Amino acid sequence: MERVMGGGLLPLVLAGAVLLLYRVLVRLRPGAALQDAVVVITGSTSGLGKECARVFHAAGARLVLCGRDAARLQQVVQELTASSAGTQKKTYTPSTVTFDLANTATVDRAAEQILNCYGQVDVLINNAGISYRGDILDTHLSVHREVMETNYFGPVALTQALLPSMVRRRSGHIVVISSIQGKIAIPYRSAYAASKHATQAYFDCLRAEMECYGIPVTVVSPGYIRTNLSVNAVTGDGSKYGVMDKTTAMGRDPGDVAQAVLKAVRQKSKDVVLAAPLPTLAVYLRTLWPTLFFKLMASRARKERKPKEE
Ligand SMILES: NC(=O)C1=CN([C@@H]2O[C@H](COP(=O)(O)OP(=O)(O)OC[C@H]3O[C@@H](n4cnc5c(N)ncnc54)[C@H](OP(=O)(O)O)[C@@H]3O)[C@@H](O)[C@H]2O)C=CC1
Ligand SMILES: CCCCCCCCCCCCCCCC(=O)OCC(=O)COP(=O)(O)O
Repeated sequence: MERVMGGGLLPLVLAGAVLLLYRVLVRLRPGAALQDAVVVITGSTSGLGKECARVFHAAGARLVLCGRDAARLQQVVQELTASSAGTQKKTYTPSTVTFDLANTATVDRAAEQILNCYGQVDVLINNAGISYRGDILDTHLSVHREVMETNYFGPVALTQALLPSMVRRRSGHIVVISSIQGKIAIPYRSAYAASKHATQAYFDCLRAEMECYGIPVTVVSPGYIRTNLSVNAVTGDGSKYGVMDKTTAMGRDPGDVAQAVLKAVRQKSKDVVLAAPLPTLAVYLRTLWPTLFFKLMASRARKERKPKEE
């Protein structure tokens, strides 16, 4: 035993202790201050985006809320303003910018409007997104394009429009809400998983390229969250899915996930997985034992296959 400790085990134990200490220190380091920070949130009319608006507003950020529906954005502004009435903390009435992320031609104009709100952006949270349900054999190419426009090209266009001002100031922070499906692909989610894999890759490249300017990039990959994502999902023929899936209904509370996003922003985390143990393990399985992962996904596809109408 002594020989083992002296020879091979001791360096391993020491390495483990150093790693543990590093993780504890990372957790304990003071986070970035968000009081007065200009935080832009896309998709802030519902679900996770609305909850992010709540927690960043409560943290004293100057918000620019983005969405497609001006009236619903104003509703969120009113709710936030009412929620902070009488509190000690200095909070700001959020600004709003209305645009459709899937129409990338309008994104440059929207970015100008965003910059005009406070003259700078400190944190951009690319949250807006849509999901998809469908069999590849029955899915129109236009549906793949629609999901890619919203989940990938929209955030890329907005990020690229806002980056030059961050680079000039050598300051800013880019966040994207991806999904665990940006790391593993599951059957009947082709368009969604593809858009989130593309998102992961683009923002990983961006992180590397922005390091020299001191601009952190955070990719957040949640598992199921209790929002209207499945209800709003698009199907293979372009119609709305319209069903609250059990997995979504039993998902994590969006307020808790928003708190985790706030923490990731404060700590300038690079890549955060916010999923249950099984999907998190599946990410490792995909890398370490892909043949088993592919077998499990094929079996899942067989079980979930819808019988064809003759
Ligand atoms: N819920 C979940 O299980 C999970 C969600 N995510 C991700 O979280 C993010 C937020 O989704 P979630 O809150 O769950 O779902 P919701 O459907 O509740 O919210 C989606 C938001 O995105 C907005 N949006 C959709 N399309 C566009 C568009 N073309 N232009 C502008 N805004 C648009 C919606 O606006 P409008 O109200 O106008 O439709 C809405 O505000 C998404 O990126 C999603 O992929 C990741 C993992 C799990
Ligand atoms: C070492 C043992 C590992 C065992 C792994 C077993 C394989 C388990 C597969 C798990 C698949 C989980 C899928 C999770 C999907 C998810 O949480 O997606 C989040 C979303 O983005 C939700 O979008 P959706 O539209 O699909 O509701």
